[in-house]
Amino acid sequence: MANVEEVMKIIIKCVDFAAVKHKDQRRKDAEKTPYINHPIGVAKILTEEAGIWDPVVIQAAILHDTVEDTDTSLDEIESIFGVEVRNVVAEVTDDKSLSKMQRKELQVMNAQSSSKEAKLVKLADKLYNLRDLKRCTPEGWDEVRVREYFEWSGRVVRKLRGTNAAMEDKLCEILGFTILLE
Ligand SMILES: Nc1nc2c(ncn2[C@@H]2O[C@H](COP(=O)(O)OP(=O)(O)O)[C@@H](OP(=O)(O)OP(=O)(O)O)[C@H]2O)c(=O)[nH]1
Repeated sequence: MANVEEVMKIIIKCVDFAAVKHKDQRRKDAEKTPYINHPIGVAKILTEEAGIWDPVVIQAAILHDTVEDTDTSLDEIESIFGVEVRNVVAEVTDDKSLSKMQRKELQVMNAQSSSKEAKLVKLADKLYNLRDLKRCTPEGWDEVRVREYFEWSGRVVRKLRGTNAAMEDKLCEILGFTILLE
């Protein structure tokens, strides 16, 4: 991608697209935070904390839940944002026709062989969600569900090691383990 203007334009287009797609969705916290805060926050972790400036990664982060959680198709993503963004979004999209257990296991199984771009989005997504879980417990979640989310995230994050030290260090701190020693 050539210049600042083009990058700015496509990133704003992405935020606008995701905001429209997620407009009726809320997070599961008691405050019912607008869902769009999550993909924007994931992109912010990548730029501010992980030092990632690849426009494809940032676009995929902003769009990462549009196919999984809204009526967006991968073809729609490709037609507007290109095939590279489509491919990363596809990699981070769970198949909602599968059971929750199958989806969770597939994330663990597929993490290591993902592209570098998808690994970056996955790390930032987990970091955001784990911080959110520490901030407040989603409505209807008990202690067991929170603990299981932490344990499962740990299994995914271990498979993503060697991708980005800054995010991995912060994830280790939250998860309470040292990735390199395990
Ligand atoms: N911590 C937290 N999570 C919330 C909140 N609101 C929505 N979520 C979403 O809930 C998902 C985690 O809940 P689970 O019970 O594990 O999964 P499920 O939604 O598929 O049933 C994450 O989805 P995901 O983006 O698909 O990520 P992933 O965990 O499947 O990778 C997360 O983004 C909230 O207030 N706090």
